[in-house]
Amino acid sequence: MAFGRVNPQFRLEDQGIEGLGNVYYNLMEPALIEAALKKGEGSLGKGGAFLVTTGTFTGRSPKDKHVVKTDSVVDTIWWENNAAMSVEGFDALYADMLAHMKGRDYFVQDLVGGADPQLSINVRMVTELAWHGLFIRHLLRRPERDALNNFMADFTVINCPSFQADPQRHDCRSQTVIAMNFDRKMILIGGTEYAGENKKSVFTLLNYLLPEKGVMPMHCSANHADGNPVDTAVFFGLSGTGKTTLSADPARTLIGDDEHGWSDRGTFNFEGGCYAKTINLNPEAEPEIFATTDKFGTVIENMVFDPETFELDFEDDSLTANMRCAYPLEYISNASETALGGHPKNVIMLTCDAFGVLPPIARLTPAQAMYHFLSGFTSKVAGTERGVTEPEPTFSTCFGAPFMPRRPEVYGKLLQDKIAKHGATCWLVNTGWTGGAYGAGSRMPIRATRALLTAALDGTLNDSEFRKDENFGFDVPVSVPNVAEVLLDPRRTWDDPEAYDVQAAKLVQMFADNFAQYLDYIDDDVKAAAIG
Ligand SMILES: Nc1ncnc2c1ncn2[C@@H]1O[C@H](COP(=O)(O)OP(=O)(O)O)[C@@H](O)[C@H]1O
Ligand SMILES: C=C(OP(=O)(O)O)C(=O)O
Ligand SMILES: [Mn+2]
Repeated sequence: MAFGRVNPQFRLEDQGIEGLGNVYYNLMEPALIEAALKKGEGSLGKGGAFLVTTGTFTGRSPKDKHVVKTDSVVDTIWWENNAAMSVEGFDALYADMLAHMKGRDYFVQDLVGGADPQLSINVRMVTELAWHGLFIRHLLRRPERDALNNFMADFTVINCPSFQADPQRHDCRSQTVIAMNFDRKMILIGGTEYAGENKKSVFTLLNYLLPEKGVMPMHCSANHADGNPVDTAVFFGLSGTGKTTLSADPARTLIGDDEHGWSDRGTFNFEGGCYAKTINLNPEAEPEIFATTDKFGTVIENMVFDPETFELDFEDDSLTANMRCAYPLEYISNASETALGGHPKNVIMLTCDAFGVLPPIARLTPAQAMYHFLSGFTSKVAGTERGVTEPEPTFSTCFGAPFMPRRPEVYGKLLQDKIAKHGATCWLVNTGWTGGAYGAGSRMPIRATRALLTAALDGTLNDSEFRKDENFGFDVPVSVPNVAEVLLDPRRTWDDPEAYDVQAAKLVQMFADNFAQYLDYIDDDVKAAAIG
């Protein structure tokens, strides 16, 4: 049986997907919650939030993500970074998944990726879990109801957590699989309930498609000055560096928290919702995000709560440190209605340095910005990827290597040209450790990071006095309003400044070793900005 609203010319049967149990097309939030409750997928929390746990997988599985090696992409995919799957493996996977799906109920959401209608793609999400339907409905962009009657998908994603892949037969690594096929215009996900795979697979897709249109796809959040989209800022950063936290700024309009494009017309969000970390979420430091946690339909993933009062425990990370909430953009009080911004006036690169070496803010020349963009230094924080239990230094190019199907220079060149053309000012912001490395020092106070960003974005920081950093060559401000001066010079925050020098020298060497791989691909000015 089919329920809900769908283009009568574009049912699952029209795509060759047949023999399912009930199919629920484009249910809205209340109906999705009702279905999820009936299926015992979770429980209703305060204010009508929906509480779920995801079992074994509470973070992404980047090593299980595959691109199918078809002729059309064989020369354009960066295979060193993207695990290949054979065409035969994919065909077997698809056939087996369809067989597994027979007789089971599925939820279909017809959605859009990209707030700029000239650059958007239509995505059909087919999910086994009703709450995954709710999640992706929050995260992607929801078409007008009437537009659903003639919706056609550019890409289809099938997410079937109860399906277990067979590495031999399906040419994959484990029972968990994310397989992207650009010829079949399909993504298959199996063996994981972590909701983040849904949104990040659409992101990966756009990261492949948009460069061909001259658009720079970015793993970044974005906001603009209230009433003034010309004053747009983007915040690049790998998971855990503060994209979501810092873009939700009471003084600025939120465009989006994770994935954006930069076209000739400016910036646009790929998504229509946010996915925030809730560990130690504090109503004073992050009031807008905190306020979403008891709103109707907000998906609360892997949080411990009191079974009687449904009070959430923001400190209890016993299920995972990567506990999350997912909500539509409009749940943030000062979110943009269009999800569009101007050309970024400021480009911020967030890093979470667990060595406690990098200063809390530095101004970068365009060449230094390119150097840091290609380097993508940060520390992976606990939980977002399987197996990461404490901060682990990493170089994740473009601040999002797991989501980049093409070679880093493709994205680097696009960004370099756009920064030059629009004269953006670039900054490196360390939201990681101060007063020592992880274990000795402490995480940078959110208050301080926000004050630094305020000064950078309102232009006052540009006029202040800078020192040139001996180790990294960038400009570091000497004093900033509302920030303790000592914080600006990490060496002074360490009990033992000589230990700082040792750690800094090690980090410089790590940068140099990592960057060797890009030397053949970059301009001389970027080479001149290289560290070490
Ligand atoms: N100085 C800081 N800046 C930003 N986030 C911080 C800072 N100190 C601690 N945090 C915490 O770090 C986490 C940042 O995560 P998030 O904003 O979700 O990152 P991303 O969106 O880049 O994955 C949040 O849990 C936030 O509360
Ligand atoms: C959803 C994710 O993104 P982020 O942590 O960057 O918000 C993720 O990495 O799983
Ligand atoms: Mn985020």
